[in-house]
Amino acid sequence: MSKPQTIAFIGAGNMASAIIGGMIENGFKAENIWVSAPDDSHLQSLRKRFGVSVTTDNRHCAQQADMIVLAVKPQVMRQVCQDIAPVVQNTRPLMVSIAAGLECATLDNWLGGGLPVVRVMPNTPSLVGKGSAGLYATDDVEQAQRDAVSAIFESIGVAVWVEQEDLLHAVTALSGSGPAYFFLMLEALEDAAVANGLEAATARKLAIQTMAGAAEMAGRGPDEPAQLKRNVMSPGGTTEQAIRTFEDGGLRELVTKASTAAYSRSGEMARELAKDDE
Ligand SMILES: NC(=O)C1=CN([C@@H]2O[C@H](COP(=O)(O)OP(=O)(O)OC[C@H]3O[C@@H](n4cnc5c(N)ncnc54)[C@H](O)[C@@H]3O)[C@@H](O)[C@H]2O)C=CC1
Ligand SMILES: O=C(O)[C@@H]1CCC=N1
Repeated sequence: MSKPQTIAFIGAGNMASAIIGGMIENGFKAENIWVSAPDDSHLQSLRKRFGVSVTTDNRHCAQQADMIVLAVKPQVMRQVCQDIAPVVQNTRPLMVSIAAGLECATLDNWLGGGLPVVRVMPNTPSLVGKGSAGLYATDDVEQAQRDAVSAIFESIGVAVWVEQEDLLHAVTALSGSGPAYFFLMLEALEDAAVANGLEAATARKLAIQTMAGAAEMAGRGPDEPAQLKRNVMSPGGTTEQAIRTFEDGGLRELVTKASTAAYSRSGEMARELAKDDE
């Protein structure tokens, strides 16, 4: 693949914007990126922000591409795939789906069969170059195509390949949905600090920096999170009280329950969408 690849995004919502924004910030050329969606306001906003080419015609968008990123909601994916199937059966690009739950076999069937398919579970911090993505490729995907997908998702964060498709449910429950868990924590910490008398803006600034600082320390290692936590807990001090309150209140069990709910929903979506395929 010596010439720069043309990448087409079908769908122009939160995730497509996050990935495209991250790509442009990290050196991908806008002239090699096409985007389609029925919603012209989404398209115009992407065109203005990033300079990418846009169209409301999915087939026209698909026609341009060596790689097509399917970035629509799982529920509209069937219609989108069946619409572009005649084009992609002719041009045979690499198909990349970021939809939660939707399995490669189902997608491939909707696309007419026999195409190389990669599934990616990204997340919204891709927009700021701090994304986390789990990736899975079918046997039809060549190494150069895997490398091309890795290049995109590594340019906007961390990209990890899994060898079994089912593991993407676990990735979804961890990093796909995960940003929302941390935003919830941020909201709760800010509210608590305001109740303790801080200005909201001050509380938010401190809470965000605390979260970012803790993540940076955990990422750099070598200490385990448990040790890093102990380092903050002076015997008889304040942190001990807070951590005991979290543990006694069942925070770990609640986190397991919440993650399992996301994991189960991902599997359920895969089964529902596969049934839709019958
Ligand atoms: N939002 C997130 O944090 C994550 C989302 N995902 C997956 O990404 C996919 C997109 O999600 P979001 O970006 O959040 O959704 P969104 O609702 O923000 O964007 C969906 C986009 O699809 C477009 N669209 C609707 N019907 C279409 C059609 N027939 N043809 C072309 N485009 C069409 C809409 O105009 C919109 O631009 C979903 O499959 C979701 O499972 C994956 C990981 C994280
Ligand atoms: O909530 C969802 O279904 C999507 C997948 C992961 C994040 N958002």
